[in-house]
Amino acid sequence: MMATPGMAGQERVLQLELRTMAHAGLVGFPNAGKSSLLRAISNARPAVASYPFTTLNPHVGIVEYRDHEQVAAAFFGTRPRMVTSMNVLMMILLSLCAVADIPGIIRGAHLNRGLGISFLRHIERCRFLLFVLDLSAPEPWTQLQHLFYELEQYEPGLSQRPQAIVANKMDLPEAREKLETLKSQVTQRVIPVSALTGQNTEELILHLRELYDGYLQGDGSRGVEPIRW
Ligand SMILES: Nc1nc2c(ncn2[C@@H]2O[C@H](COP(=O)(O)OP(=O)(O)OP(=O)(O)O)[C@@H](O)[C@H]2O)c(=O)[nH]1
Ligand SMILES: [Mg+2]
Repeated sequence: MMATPGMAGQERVLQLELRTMAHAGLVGFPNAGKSSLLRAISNARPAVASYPFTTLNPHVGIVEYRDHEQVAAAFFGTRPRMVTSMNVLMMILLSLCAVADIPGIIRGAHLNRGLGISFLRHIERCRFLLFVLDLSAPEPWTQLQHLFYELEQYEPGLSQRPQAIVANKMDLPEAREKLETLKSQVTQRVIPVSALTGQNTEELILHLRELYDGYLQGDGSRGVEPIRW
């Protein structure tokens, strides 16, 4: 064994910042129903309450897709005799889409109002965005303009990520009245849901899959590390 003379050590102070990474980010004003929605479509159980800023830290939920048909066709169609119990297990090919419930964004968030900067940082890490609007609010479409403004002020182009609008609280009569006006004001796909009753969450889950597949196949995943869960 050989020993060499030691050298002086190095000291460094590092400031580490944790940013939540997910495929999809739920972006909306406080009370829009983001946590309720995450509970409705995933295994996550964030707290839900009728006051703003219930969520102060992001929660990530996993939406699982079982691509039975696609994989079963590959096994049964080509080599029927090779169907062992191991293969049966592998047929349940899981696609996992991580969805982050991000604390509410308010006007002036880019100036750090309501701790906005720390919340916007999490949005920055999401590959696609679901803008959650409370359709029972007086003018939900103005909420959307405010959200876009805050995202753009924080990082130009952030509001242009692949996206959809989730029109929440459709179980309420005042929400139903506003759906058509919202659709006429925007070009994005609008998915009406009720996170409370679970109404039409299937459409949201399916569209999420389209966004997810687009991310895997398209520019969204090029040059950046794929997210694995
Ligand atoms: N009627 C109705 N109420 C809903 C629906 N979704 C959420 N709510 C209610 O709206 C309130 C806020 O819901 P949350 O899920 O906590 O909202 P949030 O967007 O996570 O709020 P923050 O964490 O404060 O940003 C709660 O009282 C929910 O029960 C819905 O689809 N219909
Ligand atoms: Mg919440």
